[in-house]
Amino acid sequence: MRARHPLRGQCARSVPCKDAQVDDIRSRLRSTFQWIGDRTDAGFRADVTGWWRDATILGEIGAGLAALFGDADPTVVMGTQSRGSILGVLTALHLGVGFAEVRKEPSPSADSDAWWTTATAPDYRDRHLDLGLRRSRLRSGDRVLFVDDWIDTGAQASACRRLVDLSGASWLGGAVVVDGLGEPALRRRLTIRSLLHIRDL
Ligand SMILES: O=P(O)(O)OC[C@H]1O[C@H](OP(=O)(O)OP(=O)(O)O)[C@H](O)[C@@H]1O
Repeated sequence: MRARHPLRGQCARSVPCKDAQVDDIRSRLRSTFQWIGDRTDAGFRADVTGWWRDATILGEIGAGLAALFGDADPTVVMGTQSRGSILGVLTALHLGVGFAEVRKEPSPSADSDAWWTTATAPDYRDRHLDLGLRRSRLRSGDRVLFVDDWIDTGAQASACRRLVDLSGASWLGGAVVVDGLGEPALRRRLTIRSLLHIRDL
């Protein structure tokens, strides 16, 4: 078993996160979330900044996301900038593993700066983003847990899976806070598990 990380939260891997703790995290996530604007407005959007302002959520969200894949034993957590990086680092800290950062529109600085890159299908804002990961951040034997705050079209998560496939590492699945996927097939294909469904908000 991997050595216990000194900064792990209460729900360390060796002490599985209890259902009651996950229920408490879910309740806090709901109460600190807000929708901005009117549902009929073009500017209607989700505001998750209340999550970052809640010290209890910051302390426990990594454990809650890790608990979704409690039996998977990841060797690394992957996330996209920016919110996927915040949550990914918190999850990695809990698990006692490292974090592989996926950048949007990466710009390698030299020939020696080798990246895996792929373009997304249209995402929730209809963007085709280039996503990139420094090749040295994943090894072929890695077992990768993807983490994000939200999944909508699944375009960014699907692109991240392609980056994992390019590296030769293994994709375990995606632990997300909110599942807003419209396509159930994608949930199965990417092995997406969530703390909340969009209808909970
Ligand atoms: O399922 P999809 O349609 O691909 O969309 C989901 C992604 O979009 C959001 O990130 P965004 O690009 O808005 O960046 P942010 O994390 O900086 O808010 C969210 O954090 C996911 O990463």
